[in-house]
Amino acid sequence: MPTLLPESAPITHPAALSAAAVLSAQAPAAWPQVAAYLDALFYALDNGHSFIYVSAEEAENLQQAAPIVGAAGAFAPLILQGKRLFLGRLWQLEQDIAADFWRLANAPVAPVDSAAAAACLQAWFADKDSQGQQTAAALALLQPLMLINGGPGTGKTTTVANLLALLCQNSVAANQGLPRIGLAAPTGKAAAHMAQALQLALLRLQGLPEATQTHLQALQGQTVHRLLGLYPPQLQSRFHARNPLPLDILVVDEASMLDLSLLKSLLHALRSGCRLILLGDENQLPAVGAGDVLAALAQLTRISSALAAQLAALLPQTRFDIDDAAPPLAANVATLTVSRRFDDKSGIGHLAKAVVAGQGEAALAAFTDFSPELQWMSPTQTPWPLLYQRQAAYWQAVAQQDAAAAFASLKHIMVLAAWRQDAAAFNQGYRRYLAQQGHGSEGRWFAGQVLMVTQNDYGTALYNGDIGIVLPQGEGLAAYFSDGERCRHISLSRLPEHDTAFAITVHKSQGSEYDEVWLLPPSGSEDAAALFDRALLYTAITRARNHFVFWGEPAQLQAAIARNSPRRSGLRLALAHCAAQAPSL
Ligand SMILES: Nc1ncnc2c1ncn2[C@@H]1O[C@H](COP(=O)(O)OP(=O)(O)OP(=O)(O)O)[C@@H](O)[C@H]1O
Repeated sequence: MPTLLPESAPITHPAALSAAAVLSAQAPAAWPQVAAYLDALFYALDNGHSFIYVSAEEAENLQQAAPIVGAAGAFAPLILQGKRLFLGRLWQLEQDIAADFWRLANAPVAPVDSAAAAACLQAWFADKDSQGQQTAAALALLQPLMLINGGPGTGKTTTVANLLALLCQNSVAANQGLPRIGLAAPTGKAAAHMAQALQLALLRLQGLPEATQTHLQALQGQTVHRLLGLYPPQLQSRFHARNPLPLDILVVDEASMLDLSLLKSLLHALRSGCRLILLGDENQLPAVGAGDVLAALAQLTRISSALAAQLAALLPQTRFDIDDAAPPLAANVATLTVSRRFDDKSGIGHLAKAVVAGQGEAALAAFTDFSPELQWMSPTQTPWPLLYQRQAAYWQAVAQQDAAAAFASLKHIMVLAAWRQDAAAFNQGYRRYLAQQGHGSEGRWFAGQVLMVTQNDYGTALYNGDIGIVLPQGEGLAAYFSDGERCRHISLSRLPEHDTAFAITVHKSQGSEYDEVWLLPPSGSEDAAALFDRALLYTAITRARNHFVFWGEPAQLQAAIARNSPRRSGLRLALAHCAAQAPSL
């Protein structure tokens, strides 16, 4: 129930209500000065922000609100830093993350055999379009922390495959054996996708010693949770500063999906000297939880004169602009811009670019210029018959009880919804239509039903986001799951929480790609529409390989492009603080 506090609006957020009860009792004198901000702070946190802005006058008043409000570095429930007001816990999280990034970035790395590395860099990134990848790999060879940032198909995985091969060669040549390498991603799907793409990229490398190829081909992807041994109910990491991960190199894909808590656990578990390579696309949706780690790290690459001298030995033909006063970690990022998937003739590429640039008119024009690759579907149009027709191969595989073929056909088309309730409504409607076509007119499950697991279940080794297909098994039905290579089935009674998933949310689609994507904008309240923004739209569009259909009005598309609300994060500030504290590092 809302609590009415003196001279402030009622507090409605459940966490703010609990905090209010404690703070008002423990610091009654200071409480009236902060009461008005608590709700805003917790609602901001729900939207992924680490702090709220206050005016200069408010900041002055809040400075008098000790012990509830403290300055940066104080141990207080709220931290005021200039005009930024943080929940103390969030402020500390970002400080810890910045300190760990700084520690990892400044650890010494094994020297590189420049001549051997230069020869590989030249041979493996031979064409003009690979120059950005080549620079990224060279920077990652010389530095222990690297973010390789770029849109779909820009070669992040290819760059990492070549880089890992180079690091292996370098380590073997220095008589240090093959390095211990970990591959992880926030979701199981993304981790499996990275491992597969990496294996393909490695196969293209000519002349790699067999031992190195075998070592790298054996790498498997896993979730960050599993890597850290974070199991419920405590979710305490098995690996941490005193028991670090036994790794020399860690690659983390889809880094945009890491929230602050998970990132902190991950960084804490890395010993100084372990190389960390983050892969991600800064334009994609940030994590579901608080934070936007890629926005904090992604920036223009800037190289000091000392680093440029080292680079010259690896890339003698390349000239770099030198900046000895660059912001922290500006040399630890490379942004790849040449997409091999979406070239100049690609409508999806044009549309994605227009969305990122906030160009609504150009986005609409792309639908005309690149039809039928890009298509509108009127929201009044009934989609079921068309979807059913598009899924013909899928339903044929289901009829033949061929699980592998059914999983392969699922990649042909996927319906994405901005919000979960829209996905649920779509699934219900499609289910009714399927019943008319003779699929599952009764019962909870039916052959061909697509499922998405919505909970981690360690007993069945099924994880939030895993996709299953219900198929006949013996006399009844079972749920099949694929790890990309093999299919396994489990009985329906053992299934953890799940939803029907002919349509899924854009959030859940991260890390996956489909030949054709249909996007449903939010159908409900203005609040829902307000959260349909540029990052969500971009993420949905770039899940499509060949065909994108917007099942809504042009005005909805334009409104989403105009909505760009980056998350407020103190991570850059915290990094600047680390750099200022240790200028000589
Ligand atoms: N330097 C290169 N030379 C030849 N082909 C390349 C090169 N870089 C990338 N490619 C090809 O482009 C495609 C996309 O590359 P890759 O998978 O490395 O990109 P990505 O950025 O990791 O994509 P995603 O974000 O979708 O995972 C692949 O088919 C890959 O073989």
